Amino acid sequence: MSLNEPQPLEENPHLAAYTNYGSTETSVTVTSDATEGASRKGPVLSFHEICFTATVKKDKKIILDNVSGVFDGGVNAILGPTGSGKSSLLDVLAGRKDPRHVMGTVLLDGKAVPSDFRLMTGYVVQDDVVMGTLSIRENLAFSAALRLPQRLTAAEREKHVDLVIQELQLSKCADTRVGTEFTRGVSGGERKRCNIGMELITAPTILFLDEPTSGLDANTAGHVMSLLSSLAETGRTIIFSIHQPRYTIYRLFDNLVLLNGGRCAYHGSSKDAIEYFAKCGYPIEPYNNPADFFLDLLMGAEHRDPAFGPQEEPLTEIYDKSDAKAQIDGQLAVLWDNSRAHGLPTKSAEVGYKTSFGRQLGVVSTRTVKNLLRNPRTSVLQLAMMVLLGALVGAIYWQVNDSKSSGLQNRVGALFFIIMNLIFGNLDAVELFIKERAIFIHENASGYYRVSSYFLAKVLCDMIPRRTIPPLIFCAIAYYMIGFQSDVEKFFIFSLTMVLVAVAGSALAFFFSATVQVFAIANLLIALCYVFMMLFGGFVVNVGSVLSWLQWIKWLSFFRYGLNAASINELHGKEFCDYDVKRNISDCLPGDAYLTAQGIPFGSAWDLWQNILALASMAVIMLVLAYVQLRRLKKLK
Ligand SMILES: Nc1ncnc2c1ncn2[C@@H]1O[C@H](COP(=O)(O)OP(=O)(O)OP(=O)(O)O)[C@@H](O)[C@H]1O
Repeated sequence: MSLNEPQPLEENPHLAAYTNYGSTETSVTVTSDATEGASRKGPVLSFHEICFTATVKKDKKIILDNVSGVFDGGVNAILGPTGSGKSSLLDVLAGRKDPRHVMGTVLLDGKAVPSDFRLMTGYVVQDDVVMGTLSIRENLAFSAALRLPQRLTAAEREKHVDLVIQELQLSKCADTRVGTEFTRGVSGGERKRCNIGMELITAPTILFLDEPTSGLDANTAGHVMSLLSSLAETGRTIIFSIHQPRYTIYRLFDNLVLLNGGRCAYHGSSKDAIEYFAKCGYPIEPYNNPADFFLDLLMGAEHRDPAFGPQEEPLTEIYDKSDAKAQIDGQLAVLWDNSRAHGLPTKSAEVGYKTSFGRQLGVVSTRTVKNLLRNPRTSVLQLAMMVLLGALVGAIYWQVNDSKSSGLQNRVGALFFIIMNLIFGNLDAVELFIKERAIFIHENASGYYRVSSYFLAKVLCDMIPRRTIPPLIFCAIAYYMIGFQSDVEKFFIFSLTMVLVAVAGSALAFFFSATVQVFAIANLLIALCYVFMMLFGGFVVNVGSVLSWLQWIKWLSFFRYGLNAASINELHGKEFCDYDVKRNISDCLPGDAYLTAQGIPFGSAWDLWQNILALASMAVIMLVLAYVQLRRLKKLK
């Protein structure tokens, strides 16, 4: 196996693609890199004594045990039975594992990897992380808009996208939507190539792929692998984990790491592997697929050649003493010495995000709005439900009268019912961050955008069309059908209160959405919170009569603040009277008496506005907490 001479980072022609990205020649550099770089070899990635542990029930489990090797330009495969540590090794090399659990060193061209290595390389995850409502071109344009330097013009970015489409042979389906669970889109192979394209946009010279053929039929898997092989010929180092490739795929491999139980059982040229195992006493029988043979061997299913006597040592230990290992160790030593000469472990300067907060906010918002418009079922249904409920509550409480016997009760009942609808009607806000969690984690870890821009884009694009406008329509319908006080100022205060109730309820749902991974659990927790808030809202039970040590819950109740503000707005200064015709007298109950009985202060304007302020503050606090939770999400595995 030939090994490129290690070069300083800044002199390495492959990495010029990263460092020159912002220059005026960028597109030229990338174009030539992608299409004319057939004579180039990708950078060398070496890994030295890698150990990776995970904590399982307080015990440390060793997942990778002292694995070393060298991957250079070409197709590098990590092969092994299930659970052997393939994905773990790939993640360690790609800088996607929590460094606290990793020991050992990874070097790039014989130098410490830059601190932003993760953002400079491409990483294609096993599951789909493209947006199903967008076309392939739109998905690639999203990646280009966020991951290419901001100073590139729209035309230059488009050129990048076109190049990637051509390179991945996606021209025919470039304008077809990828497809969601509801709508059929492009084929599995095209979808996988779109995922690869999202990473190729930045012209990375190292591309990591976790099981790129999983879920694809044999033919499509073959196409994807030939594509990777041709990418390797244009000066890229392709590294991937793979489970059980067929022969047509195996023969594309240049370099192989065979893992078993977290240890290396072979590392070297894939062409030499058959001979290596034959020398160890395991000749492959004619017509067998080498990949199947190696896996059977690692699982202990292959029979040893009797001429070599019984097997005494595991394959991993045989490899440790082999010439193949000695050869790799020699290469590793050169790279290690080189890194020492350059002063290990100095890190290169941070690369950081390629685009500003504003650009990220705009691009993510545009995608979110497109998503909403192209998948309008939920938003249209929500709007229809709000109109229907508004009409229903209006019909039930139709033109309430001012009598003592029903006027007061109906008004308070209607207010409670409206608040309940607005809070429970926004329960679906809980899916905001759960639904796209995998995409968010991948995109954030790959340097597409800051957490803050994603959060703000999602919240704004959800809050305005879904949590503000439908409640306003609901309020307008219900207010006039019920016949609340016909006064513009009172209608304004009522609407403001109700919109804030809906926003605060949604903000709490966003918090759970950012905190809990499982939709059903998040749903349960949020429903529990809403029920408690409802109990302490002041309608179901007189809060003053509740056990004193439980009364603090009232301070957390959106229901209470909403109901207090709306009750003061509607009842303060109003009288509810029953007229006794026989005795010609009126029996009246002032609205203020009800407010006093409920312990709702109403004497000054502040008594009303403090409730509105409390609702707004709680919404802001919940949003801040949701943002903190999103930041705390584990981006590394
Ligand atoms: N964070 C973790 N916590 C606990 N166990 C882990 C963790 N990461 C990996 N493992 C365990 O380590 C072993 C190797 O996992 P890994 O995903 O790397 O294997 P793999 O070879 O890629 O398997 P597969 O082909 O099934 O995807 C498995 O037994 C897995 O359960």
